[in-house]
Amino acid sequence: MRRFAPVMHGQRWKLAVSVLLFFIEVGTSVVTVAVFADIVDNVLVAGDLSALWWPLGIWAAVSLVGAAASYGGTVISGLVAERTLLRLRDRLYAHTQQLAPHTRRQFETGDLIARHSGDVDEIEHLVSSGVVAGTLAIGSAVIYAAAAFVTRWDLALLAFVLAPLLWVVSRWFGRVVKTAARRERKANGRISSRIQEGITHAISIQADNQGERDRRKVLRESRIWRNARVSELKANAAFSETVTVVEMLCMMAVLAVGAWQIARGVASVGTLIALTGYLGYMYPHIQTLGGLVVSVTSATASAERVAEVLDAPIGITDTAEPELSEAEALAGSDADAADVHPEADVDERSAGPVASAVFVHVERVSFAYPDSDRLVLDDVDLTIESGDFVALLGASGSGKSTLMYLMLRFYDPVAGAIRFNDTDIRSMSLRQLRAHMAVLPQRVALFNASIADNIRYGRPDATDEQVLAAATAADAAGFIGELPDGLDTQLRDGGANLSGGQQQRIGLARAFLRDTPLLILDEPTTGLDDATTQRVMAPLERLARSRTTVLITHDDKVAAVADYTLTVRDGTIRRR
Ligand SMILES: Nc1ncnc2c1ncn2[C@@H]1O[C@H](COP(=O)(O)OP(=O)(O)OP(=O)(O)O)[C@@H](O)[C@H]1O
Repeated sequence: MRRFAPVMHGQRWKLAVSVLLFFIEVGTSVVTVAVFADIVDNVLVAGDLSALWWPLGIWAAVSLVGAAASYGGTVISGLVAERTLLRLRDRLYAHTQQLAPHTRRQFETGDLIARHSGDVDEIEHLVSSGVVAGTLAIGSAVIYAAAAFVTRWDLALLAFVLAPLLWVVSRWFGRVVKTAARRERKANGRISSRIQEGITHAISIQADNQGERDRRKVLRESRIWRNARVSELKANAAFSETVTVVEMLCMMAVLAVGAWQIARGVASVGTLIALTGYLGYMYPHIQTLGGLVVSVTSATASAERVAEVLDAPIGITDTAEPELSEAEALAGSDADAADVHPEADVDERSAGPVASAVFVHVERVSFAYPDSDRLVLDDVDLTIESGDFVALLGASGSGKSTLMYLMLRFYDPVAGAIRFNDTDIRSMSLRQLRAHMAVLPQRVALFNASIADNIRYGRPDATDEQVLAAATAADAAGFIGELPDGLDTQLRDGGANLSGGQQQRIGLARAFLRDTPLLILDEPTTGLDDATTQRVMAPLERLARSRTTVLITHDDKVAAVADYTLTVRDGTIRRR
């Protein structure tokens, strides 16, 4: 709870108000029990009906106040919990998206999704149950205990004897549930991963006749999950029953001693009714408290998994937007702004000046990945002049993509510098640097949106005419026009309803529209047949010729369209 407290920044006074409202409700039920005891002694036992109306009126008024206070407390504490969750979800997603590529790969995709969904949901228990229900249960138990004590201290003491035992029992069950919850959360993450993997590779799994094995893999994880859930369920049920039995024993002891005292004439029926009433109100709170120890302990298993992601180091962030400490990051309230304007387009913000032409100077650059000592690039020195169309060739694993990562500043070199027009790219903000570049990757990232929105992805303010012009330039307008909804056709599942060549041409249209002075093409024709490659190459060349372009490829024929070739080998890059 201490760990996630910063996300509750600015919410504490609301929590205090909700707790106060709940206490008002507790106060009203104390009054109603006292009123009822009064009715028993002065109306029922004395047989005086005229004394009934005044207490009944108080009872009704107090109950209404209690109901209103309880409603207010529930709504306010619910709002606080949901807002806290909203902020946490936003922070977690922002952090995940900034993870350095090598750190990101430490988490399986499905597991990461599970941490963002189920695990974040569980943390709600820490906020709503942990803070509000915890304070309320302790406070209410104390108030009812005090009322019981004032009513009849000797009988009340009898009822309190077993309270410490309940605490010990709940701690023990808490530990059992936490172990099970950890297993359950991990299994849940692995199930998500297996399912994500299975759905993504469904065709290969079926084609390789591995359907049964794949299904058994998911089933194995599901069984681990089920066993953990059953352990949790058994522990929770055993805890609840233990508490009920202990409470019953206390109540029976109080009733027996109370009946004996009434028979001896030292206590009234009304007093015993009031006392059992207070105890009847108090025990559920003690039970809740014990249950909270168990459920909050179980929620910490999820909290640990979320904290693990938040603790993972992020990649390079903007110098203009310095990295926030986690407390600051969690405390920020921009998630609330996003809540109000979910479509608020941050890309509209100015990236700073963007040069109309770029020459690249890679100056004695050496680089090793953070989790490795091996230099992937070793003292590389090269210049790509403005307007050059360069092919970057090299064996698989030689370091071509690594050079692209360095230009995009996913990493910084361990030695040397990369300059755009003599400016060290480290002195530019990431937003400004990346505004100079368009990247066409091997597999174009297509989103579940219309074709038009996919084309304008890198430039959300582009008009329909500009989108159409870009589609035409990329030789995509023809096939788009044949689709029933044209540019408004919705792409589903990463563009699965388009062929590889069509996807690539949408990527090209996106690059045309972005119209940046530097273009990086990462094996844009991989997986395409000769005819389709030709179809893609023509618009690609048009795009490449009007700016500085680096074309990463394995294919000599594709490389031949470039002005010249750079070859990456053994950590060095040579012009050919
Ligand atoms: N996160 C990482 N940590 C450690 N080493 C890495 C990491 N990513 C890549 N490498 C290593 O760096 C080297 C260069 O990788 P890179 O992806 O740049 O090669 P590439 O030339 O683009 O290969 P391909 O043509 O197959 O895409 C490889 O030997 C690879 O194993």
